[in-house]
This record gives sequence, C-alpha cells and structure tokens, in this order.
Amino acid sequence: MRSPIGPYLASIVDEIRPEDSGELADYIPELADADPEPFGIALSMLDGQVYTAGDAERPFTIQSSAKAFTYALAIRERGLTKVLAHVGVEPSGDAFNAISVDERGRPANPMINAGAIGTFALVPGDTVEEKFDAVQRFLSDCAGHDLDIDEGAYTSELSTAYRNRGIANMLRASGGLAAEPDIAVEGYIRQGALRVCAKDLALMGATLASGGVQPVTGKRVLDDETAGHVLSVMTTCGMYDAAGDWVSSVGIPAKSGVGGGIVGASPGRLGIATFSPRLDVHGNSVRGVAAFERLSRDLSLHLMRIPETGHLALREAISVDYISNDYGTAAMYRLQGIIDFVAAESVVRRMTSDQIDHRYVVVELTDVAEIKLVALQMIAAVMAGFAHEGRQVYLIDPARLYGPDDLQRFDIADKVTQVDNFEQGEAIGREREAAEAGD
Ligand SMILES: NC(=O)CC[C@H](N)C(=O)O
Repeated sequence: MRSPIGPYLASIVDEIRPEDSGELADYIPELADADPEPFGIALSMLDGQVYTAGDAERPFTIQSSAKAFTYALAIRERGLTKVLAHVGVEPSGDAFNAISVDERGRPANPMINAGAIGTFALVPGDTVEEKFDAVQRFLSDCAGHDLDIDEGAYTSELSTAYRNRGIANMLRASGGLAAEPDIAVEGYIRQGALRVCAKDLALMGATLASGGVQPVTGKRVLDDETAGHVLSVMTTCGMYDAAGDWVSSVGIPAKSGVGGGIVGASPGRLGIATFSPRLDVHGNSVRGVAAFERLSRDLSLHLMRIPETGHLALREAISVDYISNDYGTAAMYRLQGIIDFVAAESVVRRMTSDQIDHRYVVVELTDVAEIKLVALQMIAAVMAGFAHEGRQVYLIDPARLYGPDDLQRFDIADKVTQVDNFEQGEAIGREREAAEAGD
C-alpha cells in the first residue's frame, strides 16, 4: 500500500507551483541565468525515512543555508565561548548582506553574510583549502554523502564579490575577523557553492532536529547542546529581516539561501527542505516560504504549538496480586512514553494522592522511551516516601533509566529494588518474605 505522505506533498507542489512572483538572485551572474521553474519539497524523518515531491533531487547551490552548518562546525571545533567572542546572536533586522557590526565589533549574528564570513574564519585550518575542506566534510557528514562544488557558481560569485570583500575587510580592520579577509571571503563563497538537492537539505535539517545525529548513517556529528544552540539562532535570525514574520507564521527554525533552497528543522520531529529559485525582497524563496507556511499549518509543526501529552504518562494505576497473593497486593503504576516535568507532575500527583494500603508499590518503566532528570528525581522522591512508610518498593526498569549514579544521588539505592520484570520482582520479594518469616 502507498503512504499518503508522498501524494500530500505532491498536492502542495501542484497548488503552489503557479506562484511565479519573485526574482532570481541577479547579483551572482550564474544564479541570474538559472532555470527559475524547478520546485521541490523533501521531508526527512529522524530515522532517515525521506518523502519527496517535485524537483527534490535537482541540484542547486546551497548558498546561505550552509551558514547554519558552518556555525555548528565552528562551535564544535572552537567552543561556544570562543565563537561568541567573534560573532553575536542578536537578530539584526537587516538584510543578509548588511555591513553589520555591534558595539563590540562583532557581526550581529552568524546567519547574515558578515557573521558567516566571521564564522568561516574560525573554522580550524590556516589556508582556504584546509578550512574549506573541514566545512565540506562536515556538511557532507550532515547530508550523509559527499557534496561537491559548483565551480562555475564559485568563480562567478568570486568575480563580483565586492560587497563581501568589503565586509571582510571592515571586520578585519575592526579586529574581529580571525583570518585574512581573502581567506575568509574565498572560503565563505566556496562553501555557498556546495551543491545540494532538497533531499540533502532535508536530511541536513533532520541532523540538527535530532540533536546532532545524521538519520541515515547514524553518525553523531554534533552534541545535543550545540544542535540546540544552532536551532535557536536559526529561529531568531535564519530568515534575515523576515525572521519575525517567519517565526509567527511558520515557527520552524530555518535557513534560506539565494540559490532558492530553504532548510528547516523541527526539533525532535523532522527535517524539511524546499527548493524554488525565485526570491522575495528578503532573498527568501517565494514558493519555499509558501510551502513552509502550508506544511507548518497542515502538519502542526509550529514551535509554539506543542501538544499537551503529560496526561498520557500514566498508562495505568492498578491494584495487582503480588507474590502470588501469598503476602498481599501491590499498588502498581505503569508509565509510558516521554516523561518530562509535566508528565512526571501528573504521575507523582496521582501517586501522592492515592490512599493506598498495599504492602508493595511497583513502578514500571518498561514502556518509557525517555525520562528527563527532573522526572527521575520527582519519582524517586515519591518512591522514597513509600519506602519510608514501610512499604516495599519495586522498580521495573529493564533499560536502567535509573542508572547506578541516579540511585545514589536520589538516595533510593537501599530503598527501592530495581528489577528487569514483574516476575523477577516477585521472586526477590518471595525470598525476602521467606527469610523474614524464618527469622
Ligand atoms: N543569502 C545568501 O544565500 C547569500 C549567499 C551568497 N553567497 C552571498 O554571500 O551573497
């Protein structure tokens, strides 16, 4: 049977395709000659499943969409503090090619040209080749295969790079550029000439959305914190002077490029990319913006509209026979899904308000996919409370979501019996009861 997702994406391509407003980027000779017609959409789930429609495998130059990834690389290699000393994180409200520096001599953010040139300068290496090589390798790691260069686009843009050279020279003069201006500009333009298709960009977006793991290769390219930082800056600065509009109408961290691509990353959910070369006055793809608006609405992806799922955390709270009912019954709490603060609150509220008179309390985490530290702590406190009342507390935790350190730090190591399954808990309990009876 066919998944409905591909046809759904195809219907969006069909609906939006007639939109032919906007202009090609004419300040780069090769882009001015590009075919304006292609239009493609790609979605990448975090397990690497990709859905596409239209011209999703048509290559184009990545241009400014590379900025988010080079920024991630610079942070990975140099550390956030060092990068922040050179490039800020404030939305500038200016155009992408603005000659921008803040009061500390830094470009406002890494998503405009000034900040991206400053970021490229921070990538390890002494020469353009060394630095660019690191960038190309990193972006290829995010895409999951080797990305090559559109040499024509590179030489064409380099021949008219007066403005970017001006920006780099100004940054160097103000002391904020960590490389010679020529090295920074040439490398920066070269990174923008890397060739991708919408499918590649969707996978790159998914790599950020997953917290730094490439969905197909499984390679961790970034730590979770760096990925989250990059997504934050994409949210506030990725669409240049249209960032405010974008956050309110789309609400997905994203980065556009004048080649016509937009890469989006919906944290913890999926990567999205669109490709269509005609640009609006901000330099963002017209059809791409329209497609993102549609996808955000239809797929409920807006960051500020997160569904409430805390009430699902407690799968069931039941009384069960325990230890073959020879000794008594247990109050059993079975949790499921992702347990964050809100989910844990609903669980501990129930556990602390139930009037239980059971000899045993069983907490089961078998169906829990992920549990946040704060939730471990809250549930540990309630389990400790039950132990304090003289009840025997069993924790069915086959994945050891409570690690040995957690048991120590939450002071439940000798209060709670951690087991792999229900039967094992009963077996241990039976032995204990027998030993006590024997005493
Ligand atoms: N917004 C963009 O994609 C700009 C990238 C382009 N290489 C430039 O520096 O002008």
